[in-house]
Amino acid sequence: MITIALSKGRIFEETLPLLAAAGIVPAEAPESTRKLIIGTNQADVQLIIVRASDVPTYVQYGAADLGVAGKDVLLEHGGQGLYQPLDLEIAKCALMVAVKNGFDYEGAVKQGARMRIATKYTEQAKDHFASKGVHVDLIKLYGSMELAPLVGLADAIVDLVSTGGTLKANNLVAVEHIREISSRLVVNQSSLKLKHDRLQPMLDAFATTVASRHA
Ligand SMILES: Nc1ncnc2c1ncn2[C@@H]1O[C@H](COP(=O)(O)OP(=O)(O)OP(=O)(O)O)[C@@H](O)[C@H]1O
Ligand SMILES: O=P(O)(O)OC[C@H]1O[C@H](OP(=O)(O)OP(=O)(O)O)[C@H](O)[C@@H]1O
Repeated sequence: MITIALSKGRIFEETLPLLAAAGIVPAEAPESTRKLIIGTNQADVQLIIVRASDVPTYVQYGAADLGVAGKDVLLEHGGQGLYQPLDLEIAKCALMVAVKNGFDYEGAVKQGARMRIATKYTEQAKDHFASKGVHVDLIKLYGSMELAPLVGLADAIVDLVSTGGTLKANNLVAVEHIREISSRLVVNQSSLKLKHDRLQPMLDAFATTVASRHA
């Protein structure tokens, strides 16, 4: 059996065409079932539906052979035990620092005062501000980061930005770009060796599809 870990929503939707290119069609959509294990048209391939930030953990421990995870999630996880053979170039966005409109970010950073940063991405935020030599107090959140500067929980947030619509709707502005983010294929290192004959053609089909999008 080959087990593929995916999260509901954009990762599942954007992975569907890649699975199709490898001849894999899910039997059900995760949005229309409470099942967490979903069969496919291939008797020996199943999907498991997990939280986006849990995908690397399932693959690391071999509970899934492969999965799809955002670079943001992989950098927080650390990537131990995972091969990351392919950037799937899906779920594209950017990790940014944002503040309330009118907040003097450059001034706050220059003063060398401690800043309070709210984020789900504490590892990346820590590295980013350490590389700038800025002292920060990190406040870990699990979602709706945009709220934090509005209610005085933090001076700034580190969050994902795509269209910029969420920042705009909450009167926030992006002040620094940390990195571009897209989702990667992650593969359990033992699976790649033990199930090579079944996995390699799948990986090749994914790679060919991604490359064909540049043509
Ligand atoms: N607005 C966006 N546009 C494009 N890609 C995004 C956007 N937001 C997040 N992503 C990417 O998609 C991945 C999955 O996001 P999703 O919203 O499904 O999960 P999540 O809610 O961030 O995670 P969890 O459920 O573990 O808290 C993220 O890890 C990121 O790489
Ligand atoms: O720039 P935008 O296009 O507005 O996208 C940015 C938003 O997208 C992500 O949230 P998401 O939609 O995944 O919601 P969730 O994290 O609460 O699931 C991110 O955390 C931002 O809030």
